[in-house]
Amino acid sequence: MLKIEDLVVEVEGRTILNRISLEIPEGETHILFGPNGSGKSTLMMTIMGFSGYQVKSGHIWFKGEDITRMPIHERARLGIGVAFQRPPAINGLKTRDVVSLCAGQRSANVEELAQKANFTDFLDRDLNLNFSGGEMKRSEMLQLMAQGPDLVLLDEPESGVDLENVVLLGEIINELLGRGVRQREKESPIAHREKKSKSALVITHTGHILNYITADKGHVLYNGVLCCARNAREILQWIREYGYEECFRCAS
Ligand SMILES: Nc1ncnc2c1ncn2[C@@H]1O[C@H](COP(=O)(O)OP(=O)(O)OP(=O)(O)O)[C@@H](O)[C@H]1O
Repeated sequence: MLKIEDLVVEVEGRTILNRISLEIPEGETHILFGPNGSGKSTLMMTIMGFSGYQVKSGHIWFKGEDITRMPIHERARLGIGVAFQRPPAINGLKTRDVVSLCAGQRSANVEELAQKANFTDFLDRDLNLNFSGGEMKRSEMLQLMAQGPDLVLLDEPESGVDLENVVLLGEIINELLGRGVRQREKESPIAHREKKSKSALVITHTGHILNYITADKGHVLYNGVLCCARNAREILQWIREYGYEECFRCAS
């Protein structure tokens, strides 16, 4: 689904990502760990194609297509979606209208989706304006549900979310990835088996989200270099016990 080869990225003339190679097969969820400032958000922003993230060398492939120089809206149309760590507030733009825009040509029932995200009361408010941390995250999820991407990039989805809402968030993510309980109930067993799950790359600091989603693999990004790839829970345990520096030392 996603293949990154030898990617070097600069932001404002400074190399932030150095020779990143990463592959996320169809239907797999990968977790990205790393200390503050190691380049995790930069990697997501580069995959999505935001300006200011200059690819100096290397390639990003998505569904077999080289998207390294592709504009952001074409990447979204091709099936990549992102939930920001700190999404912007937009005065005068209603959440309902943004959710409809995210749906594009897909037929999406905004009210129905909002109910699933427990977000109906927010549809007529300006996007993210004075939303609490947890409300912003649900707003991001609702937009992704409307878009229905095949590759979901989630930047710290659980940060600022209370213990009850993190359960709902986990359910929403699973539904987005086609792994939800509700999803399974809706479909016949044959249809469910035949349907391919979506892929995801999830940044987490605390690892709480791992209690609600199934991770296929974890990666550690340290100083712009991917230094370890193995079971996500094992990585989390290592980081908790020994810290990132030791994790990097062991891997190298
Ligand atoms: N637009 C930008 N302009 C200048 N520097 C930037 C920009 N975006 C990122 N950086 C720098 O790149 C480095 C990596 O930032 P990034 O946000 O990718 O880290 P991160 O691993 O996501 O950190 P955190 O865990 O704190 O969110 C940081 O030193 C940051 O200051």
